[in-house]
Amino acid sequence: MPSLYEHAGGEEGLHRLEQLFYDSVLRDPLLQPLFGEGQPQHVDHLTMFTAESFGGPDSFSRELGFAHLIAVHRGLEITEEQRLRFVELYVAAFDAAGMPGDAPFREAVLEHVEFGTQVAKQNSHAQSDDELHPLREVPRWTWSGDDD
Ligand code: HEM
Repeated sequence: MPSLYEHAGGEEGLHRLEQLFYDSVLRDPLLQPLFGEGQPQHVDHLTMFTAESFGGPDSFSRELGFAHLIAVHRGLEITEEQRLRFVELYVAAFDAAGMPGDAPFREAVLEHVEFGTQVAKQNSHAQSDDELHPLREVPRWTWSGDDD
């Protein structure tokens, strides 16, 4: 069975997905204020993160590092409403990008973004390092396909 990375269409598939997702975030009245006019590197960085977490190349950890990811979310004070909208738009982007619709893949993707948004939300409210989520590296996500 392929990794999540391969199943999602590798680098090309994930970049297409993240571009559609980021475009929808910047159009969203609840999320856009957090992102402003957008960052030119955001889609590339999000693609690198997702690729690594899905079992692809580890360029996010090598070139950016997890500490950078913690730093960019600190102070954002993400609300639960914003977190849920982020999840909703992310799932919608999988449909828009024509990603595979099989249940094991979609379940893994949903768990991944649920977890990731909880981590980002907690870190966005941390007043001290003690209040950060304990995660310190890009999680390597597995799915039922890895067992076959
Ligand atoms: C699965 C969860 C998440 C992941 C993997 C993720 C990943 C990232 C990445 C890779 C960046 C780019 C950092 C850079 O500039 O190098 C970033 C920035 C940012 N994220 Fe997240 N994030 C997540 C959740 C969230 C949530 C829930 C929000 C708000 C609702 C959020 C808001 C932002 C903002 C405002 C920035 C900085 C501006 C920008 O780069 O456009 N993130 N995030």
